[in-house]
Amino acid sequence: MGNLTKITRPRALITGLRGFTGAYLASELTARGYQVFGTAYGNEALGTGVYHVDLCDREAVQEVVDRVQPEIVAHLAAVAFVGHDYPEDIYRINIMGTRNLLDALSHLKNSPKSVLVASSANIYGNSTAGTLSEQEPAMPTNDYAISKMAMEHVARLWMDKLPVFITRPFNYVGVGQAENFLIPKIVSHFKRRAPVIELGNIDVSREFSDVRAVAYAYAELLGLSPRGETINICNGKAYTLREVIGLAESLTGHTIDIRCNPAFVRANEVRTLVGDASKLKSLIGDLPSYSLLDTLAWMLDETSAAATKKEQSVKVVEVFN
Ligand SMILES: C[C@H]1O[C@H](OP(=O)(O)OP(=O)(O)OC[C@H]2O[C@@H](n3cnc4c(=O)[nH]c(N)nc43)[C@H](O)[C@@H]2O)[C@@H](O)[C@@H](O)C1=O
Repeated sequence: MGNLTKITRPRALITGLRGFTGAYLASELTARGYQVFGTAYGNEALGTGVYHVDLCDREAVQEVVDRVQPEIVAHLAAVAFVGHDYPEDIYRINIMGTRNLLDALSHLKNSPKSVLVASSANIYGNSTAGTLSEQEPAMPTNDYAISKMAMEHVARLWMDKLPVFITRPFNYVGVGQAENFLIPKIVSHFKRRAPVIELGNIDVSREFSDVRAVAYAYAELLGLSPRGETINICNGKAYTLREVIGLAESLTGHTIDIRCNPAFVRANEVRTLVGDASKLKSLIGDLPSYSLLDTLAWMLDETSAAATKKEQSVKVVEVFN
């Protein structure tokens, strides 16, 4: 055998790799030739190339960033549930966690080429504009949205040092999302053919992208590195909660009785969220198209769900060998 040249693949760091979106993005980036590393927290399973890190621990964050030396970074780790009971977690993790990460990245000798910071469309709040473009002023109505708004401002402080861009995803769903979110809760009720579902605010509407389309968009944007930009991640088609239930009924042939449980009712509700995807399309073209019916069918189908989970059991690779 002649001399073997070791081929090194570009390294990607995903914070929140074991979260809902992390695994899908890891697959997209692996398919594009990246070695994927990530951070996880709490009870999340570790694995090769996954580091157990509290993003609020500045030194630990610096250590991981120094070890991985990423070329691209997707910052997904966050408290993502709007109804989370502990506001101090929301502010600490979403703001200080982001600050620690960006600060650590800014100390690298070789700066990353692209840094995605995931914010949220929830920051638009109850804007009176119908379809929301990035120009719409933020009107946050809850701690989660305020934390993400503040996080965006923090991220902008690093834009002269790092190629940071901000994404504002509207709601998106898929296999693996926790059951405290609306759609997985509905899906689990239909799977067990529950006669009744207790919901909170019923007169709301949301658009629901498929997590696989969002992961694709993130991977494309990371490749593009639109430094300094803020980009909606959305598809522009809103559904009322009753329409979502109607779709689940049509897919399963099961009907369900909707009841309101005050325990799930949120104060300061964001009533409607539907986004303008023009900027996203102008940057990366069309996303893979999944209708909400497709996504619900995928989530309702246990066989394919199990297969996807297996496929997703992250192809993260070890670099330190
Ligand atoms: C863009 C934004 O998107 C998501 O935030 P969310 O919209 O709060 O998502 P959700 O699935 O918790 O609620 C959807 C809607 O459904 C209403 N709703 C009624 N009854 C129940 C109910 O029983 N459970 C839940 N969870 N919601 C209910 C609830 O009040 C809300 O109006 C996150 O990914 C977030 O990280 C993010 O960034």
